[in-house]
Amino acid sequence: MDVDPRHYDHVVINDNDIHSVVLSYLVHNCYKDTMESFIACTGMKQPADYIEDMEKRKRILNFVLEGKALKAIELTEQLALDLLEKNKELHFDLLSLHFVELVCSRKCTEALDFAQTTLTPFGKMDKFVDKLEDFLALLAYDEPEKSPMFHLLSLEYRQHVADSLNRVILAHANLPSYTAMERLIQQATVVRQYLSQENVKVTPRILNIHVCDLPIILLEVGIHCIVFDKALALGKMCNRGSCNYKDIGYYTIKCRIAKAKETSPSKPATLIKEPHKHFDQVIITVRSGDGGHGAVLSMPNQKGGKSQGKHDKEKTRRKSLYKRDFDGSLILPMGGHGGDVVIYADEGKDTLLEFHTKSRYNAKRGGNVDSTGVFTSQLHNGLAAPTLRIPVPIGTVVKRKRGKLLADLANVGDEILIARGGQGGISLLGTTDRGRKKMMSLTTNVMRDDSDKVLALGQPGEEVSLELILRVVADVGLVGLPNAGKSTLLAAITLAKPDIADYPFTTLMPNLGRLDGDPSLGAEMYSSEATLADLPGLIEGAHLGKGLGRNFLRHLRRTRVLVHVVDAAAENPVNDYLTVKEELRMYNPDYLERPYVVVLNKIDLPKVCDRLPSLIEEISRIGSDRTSSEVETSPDNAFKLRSPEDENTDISTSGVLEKDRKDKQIVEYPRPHAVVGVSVLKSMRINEMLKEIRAALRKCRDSTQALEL
Ligand SMILES: Nc1nc2c(ncn2[C@@H]2O[C@H](COP(=O)(O)OP(=O)(O)OP(=O)(O)O)[C@@H](O)[C@H]2O)c(=O)[nH]1
Ligand SMILES: [Mg+2]
Repeated sequence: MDVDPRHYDHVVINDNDIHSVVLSYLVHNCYKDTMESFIACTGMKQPADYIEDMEKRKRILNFVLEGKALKAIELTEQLALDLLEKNKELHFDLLSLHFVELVCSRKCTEALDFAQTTLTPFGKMDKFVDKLEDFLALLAYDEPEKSPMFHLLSLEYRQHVADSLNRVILAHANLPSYTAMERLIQQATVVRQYLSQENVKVTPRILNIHVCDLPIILLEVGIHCIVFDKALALGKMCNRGSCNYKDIGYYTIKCRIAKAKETSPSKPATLIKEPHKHFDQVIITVRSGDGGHGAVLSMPNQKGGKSQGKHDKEKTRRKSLYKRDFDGSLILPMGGHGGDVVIYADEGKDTLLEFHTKSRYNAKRGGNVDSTGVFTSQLHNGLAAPTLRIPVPIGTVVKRKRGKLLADLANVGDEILIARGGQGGISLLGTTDRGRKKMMSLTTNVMRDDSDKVLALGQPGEEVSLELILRVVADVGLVGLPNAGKSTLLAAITLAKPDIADYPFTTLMPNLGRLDGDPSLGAEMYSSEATLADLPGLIEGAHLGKGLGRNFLRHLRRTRVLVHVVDAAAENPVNDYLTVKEELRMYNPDYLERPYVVVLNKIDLPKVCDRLPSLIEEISRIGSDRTSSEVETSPDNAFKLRSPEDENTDISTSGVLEKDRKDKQIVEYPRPHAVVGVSVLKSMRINEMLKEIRAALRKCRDSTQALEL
C-alpha cells in the first residue's frame, strides 16, 4: 500500500506526548516528589499503583548505590522470591558488590570466606568464570583502587548494577523496563543504521517523533521521506535483543518510500532577531483531507443460470444478510470522510510566531474501503479522518487571505470550521464492460486508475489560504513614551513579570496582566478581573514608522480604557503626553474617545515634587468638556469598538476617518477621567491610581449597558 505523505504532514510533537515521556522517565527513576509535582502541574493521570512500588524500588536501588548489596538482595527477595533466582547474572553482580565492599573495607579474610562460600559456586557456569577471576584478583592488591580492575569499585559500576536491577523489577511488575525516551533513541538508532546499510547517501535527519501508543518516525532523506509506522514494534524487537535488519526490511517494504516531502523551512533569522515584527500576523494555508475511495465490488455468487446447489443456497441466504436500504437496494460501503480543519482559540498560546515556521496544515484523508473486490457483509466504510484542530491565541482574527473576515476568536473556546473534509467515494457493484461504460458516462465521480480498475473516488478536500491577525484581548491599554514606566506599572499591580530596564524599547511585544476585581462592585463583581496590556513605547513619528512603528497600536483596539503613563521627571512631560495622544490620533481617532486616566509617574524623584500640582492641572485642562461618556452615549457619536471587519480600514483612505484626523484636534477630544501622580516603582499612591482606573472601567461598563438598553 502506498503511503500518502500527507497523512504524516501534520504530525507534531504534542504536549501530552512530551509529558508522557517525562513522566515515564520520572517513574522509571523513582523521582517520586518531582513526579507528583509534575503530575499536579500538568494535570496528567497518576500511573496506577506507582507509589508503593516506587518506594520499595527506590530503597532497593539506594542500597545498591550505597554498596549495601545484601540489604538490596533481601528487599528484592521480599518483593519477589524467585526474581534473582531467575536472573543469575544479576544475582552474581549484586553479591560481588558485597564482596567489593568487604575488599574496600580491607576485611580480606571475610571477603575470602564470602567468595568461597557464595561466589565460587557460580564458577561452575562458564559465563561467570572471567568475572569471578576479576573480582578475586582484587584481593591480590594492597590498593585495589589502583588495580587494573579499579572500575569494579566505582560508583558507575554500582549504577550499572542498579540500572539492571531496576529493569528486572519493572519487568517483573509488568511495567516497561525502558523509558519512552530510551525506546525512541533505540528506534532512531536502528533506523539510522539501516539507512546507512542501504547506502543512503544523505545523512537521515529525524523530523518528527510522535510518542504515543504507536510512534511514528519520519526520517527525511534528501528530498524523500521514509515513513516507519510500526516503529514501536521495532522498538520492542530491539528491547528483546532480536532486532535485525531483516525485520526492519519487512517494515520498510510494507511502508515504501513516500513521495517528496516539503522541506520544513528553518526558523528564519529575522524571526529570532525580530519576533515583534512577526508575532501578531501571519499567512497560512490549510487543507482539509480528501475523502477515502470507495471500491468496485462483485457479488460472490454471480454465476447465474444453473440450478442452485446447497452451497449456492447458503450464499443466497448470506446475501440476504447484507445491509439494505428501505427500497431493498444494497448499502455498499463508502470511503471515509476526509478530516475537517478547525481553528480554535487556546489560552495556552500567546503569539502567532510558530506559524511562521510551519505555515501549511493538512488534515488526514479518509480511509479507503478496504476490499479484495468481493462484497461481503463484513465490509465496512473507510475510516473517517479526525478533524485537524489548530490552536491560536485568544484574540486572533481569521480572514481569508486578502479576503473577507471569517471569525474573531476573542474568547476561550471560540472556533471556526475553516475547511470541510472531502466526502468519501461510493462503492459500486461490478457490472459487465458495457454496463460499466454506461455507468461511467453517467457518473462524474468515477475514474480509472493505472490498472484499469474503476474507482469511485473520494471528493478532494478544500485548500484555503488564511491571514491570521492577533489583536490582544485586554480591557485596559497602557500607552506612553519609552521608559515612562509602563512595564513597571504592570508589574506593580498584576502578577505579570515584564522586562523592565532604563533603556527605551525594552518592551517589544505587548505584555498582559490581570487586575483583581473591584471590591466596590460587591461580591459578585469582585471576582471579575480586568486585563491590562502593556504596549511598546511610542515616539513622535511612530505613525511614519519611527521607533517600533505603529503597528502594535492595533492591540489597543479591543481595550475599553487607556492609561497614559507619563514620566513626570522628564524634561517636558506635557509635551510627551501630547506626542503620544497625537500618535494615537493619527492611528485611530477612536482611541481618543475612550475614557482614560493619565498617570504621572516617578513622583519619588525630587524634581517632581514641586512641579506635580501644576502638571496635573495643565494636563487635566487639555481636552473638551464633553466627557467620553457623553461621546459614547451621544447618538451621533456612539462610541464603538471598531469591529474586526474594520481591521484593514486604512485611516488615510477612509473619508470620515481622514476628516476626523485632519479636522479634529486633540483639544476637541474628551479630557482625562483623572490625572494622578504616582511612583509605581516605590509603590506611592498606587491605590489612588487603581481607584481611578477602576472608576473609568466602571464608567465604560455603565455606558455600554446604557447603549444596550
Ligand atoms: N524613580 C523611578 N523610576 C521608575 C519608576 N517607574 C519606572 N521606573 C524606571 O524607569 C525605567 C523604565 O521603566 P519601564 O517600566 O521599563 O518603562 P517602559 O515604559 O515599559 O519602557 P519601554 O518598554 O521601553 O517602553 C526603569 O529603569 C524603571 O526602574 C518610578 O516610579 N520611579
Ligand atoms: Mg516596557
